Amino acid sequence: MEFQKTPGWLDWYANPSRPQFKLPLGAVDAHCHVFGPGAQFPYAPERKYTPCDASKEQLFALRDKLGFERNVIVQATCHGADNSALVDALKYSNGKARGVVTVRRSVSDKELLELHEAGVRGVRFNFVKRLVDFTPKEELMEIANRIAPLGWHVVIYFEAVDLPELWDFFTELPTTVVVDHMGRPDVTKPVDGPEFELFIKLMREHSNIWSKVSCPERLSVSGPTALNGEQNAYRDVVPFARRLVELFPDRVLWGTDWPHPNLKNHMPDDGLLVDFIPHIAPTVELQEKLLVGNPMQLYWPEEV
Ligand SMILES: O=C(O)/C=C(\C=C(/O)C(=O)O)C(=O)O
Repeated sequence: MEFQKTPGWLDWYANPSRPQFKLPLGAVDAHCHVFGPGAQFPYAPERKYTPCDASKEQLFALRDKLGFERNVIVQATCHGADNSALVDALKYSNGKARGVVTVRRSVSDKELLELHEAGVRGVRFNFVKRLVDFTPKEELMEIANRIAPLGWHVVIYFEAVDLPELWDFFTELPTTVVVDHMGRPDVTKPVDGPEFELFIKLMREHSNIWSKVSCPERLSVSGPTALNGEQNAYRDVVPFARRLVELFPDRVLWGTDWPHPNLKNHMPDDGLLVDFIPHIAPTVELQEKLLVGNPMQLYWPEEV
């Protein structure tokens, strides 16, 4: 079956630069995707966008070029609850990738066990309205209660404005909870303003809640251009990410978000994204936790 990419959506950056920042040994890209290829792994009929194909081979070539050792592959909404492309990539990775899947309440215990054996360690609940239709909270809580005994966690993706309404559900989840992209703060608002303070409160009051400090390219208004020689691309996102890294150094993760779905105006150079890291994690110790210790604890605890 032929799939046409959503018109206007950019392809991933064809030839990313080698980062100037040298990643620590064992670094983990804790948020990335594989898409299709559509001919082998068709996209979901209910999807809200159609991406360009982005294969496991291309993902792992990027891993090696940037200097990562491992990946956490996260199911994207364009594949719905068909995790076969993700599982195929996990099996191909020789244990160097873990997965976070999307499942429905109809998933069987046998299927969950098979996913676990393939390297899956979490489920993803997406609340971004442009990406998914509404799923009843009781269905999601039922899924969370079913995956908790496997030692899995729940990854959540939401808009900052929706946090108040989702607060009770998030704080009742029975597992570790990992927030994608800092809960998508509006970086034109003050980093110590009420909106981001609410997110800080969520993490401060709930030690089972972690955050990815990723996706400056999705959140930034200032964009990738360094200013006056400053190397600080996406400088308006730095205060938000750095605050989380410094306040919660043991509960933060970082990922490229390759192949960066749904970007229309600007496609980041993945090498530049890696060079963003020292601006938000300014010490070797913080970088080690962010890129190695924390993701290893969550995804490869048996090796820690
Ligand atoms: O890839 C991301 O993490 C961000 C996006 C897409 C998805 O998460 C998805 O389709 O599952 C987005 O903001 O459009």
